[in-house]
Amino acid sequence: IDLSVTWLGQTMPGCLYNASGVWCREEDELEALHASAAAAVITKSATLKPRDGNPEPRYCRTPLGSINSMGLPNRGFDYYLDYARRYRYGSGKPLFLSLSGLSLDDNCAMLRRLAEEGLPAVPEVNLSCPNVPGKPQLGYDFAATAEALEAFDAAYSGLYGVKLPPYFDPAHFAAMAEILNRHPRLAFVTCINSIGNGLVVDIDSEAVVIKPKDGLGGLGGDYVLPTALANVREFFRLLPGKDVVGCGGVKSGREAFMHILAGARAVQVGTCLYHEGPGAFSRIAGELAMLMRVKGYRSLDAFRGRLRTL
Ligand SMILES: O=C(O)c1[nH]c(=O)[nH]c(=O)c1Cl
Repeated sequence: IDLSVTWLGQTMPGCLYNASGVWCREEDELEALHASAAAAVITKSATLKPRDGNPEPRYCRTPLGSINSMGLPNRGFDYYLDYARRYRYGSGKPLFLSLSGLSLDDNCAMLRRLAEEGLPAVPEVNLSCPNVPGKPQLGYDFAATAEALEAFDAAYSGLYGVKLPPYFDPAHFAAMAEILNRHPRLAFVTCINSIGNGLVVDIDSEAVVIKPKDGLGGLGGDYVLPTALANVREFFRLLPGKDVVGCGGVKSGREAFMHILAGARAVQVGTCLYHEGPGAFSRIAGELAMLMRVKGYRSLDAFRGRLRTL
């Protein structure tokens, strides 16, 4: 059973890696991911300068997943760039740098700095952080997204990707696809980020469970799987020649299989990784391989994007 994935001009040894933000803020976490069965590593979304993020409690596990309003706590771009300088690319595991500047200028400054370094690290620009008070998700503003992608193309001459928020309307899928398809070096989209601004209520305390934004936060886990799959399948159809990375609700080989069936080139794990740790990758990969064996598939190419309609 071959779980390898060939994309971005390289072949990685498997199809699973972390969702940005989970187990990837500190160097020791990143090293644990690299040492695990994760097939790639992506860093916590970086802002130009280090950030403490939102007041705690800002993360809460629930029976069906998680809610978070971290607020972009991170060590700052230079920390992750330094890690990228020392990363062992020879492992065959790609390194992605997630960039989430607080302004278009910041995103372009980080992209220009990365371009100057000439490192193999691939940028994934985050268009979808839902948790910085006063900063709406860029991905929900089509004009701003169009302008940003023009600026990214000017700032960075290599291949890059974007992390998209979930969309919920065919008109929005179409509008975004029309914008994304203008950019040949935009090689992949990662669908989806958390479903923004959910509210979890604790009936014992009769209170919300996180402090920022009076309890509003991004949802992950089981809550988001159908929405994640819809976004993967729609953008797989609408973005010919681009890759779609699936993210959302993956906690076993079953959901990984669903994402690939929907068209995902590779699959990210967030909430499940937060709680299980990097051991999740070997478990999920084993479950996926077993599922493929039972079904008679020897590689991901044998079923990627083959979701049947009725
Ligand atoms: O609050 C966060 O740090 C955060 N949380 C999310 O669920 N998605 C994001 O992209 C970010 Cl940047």
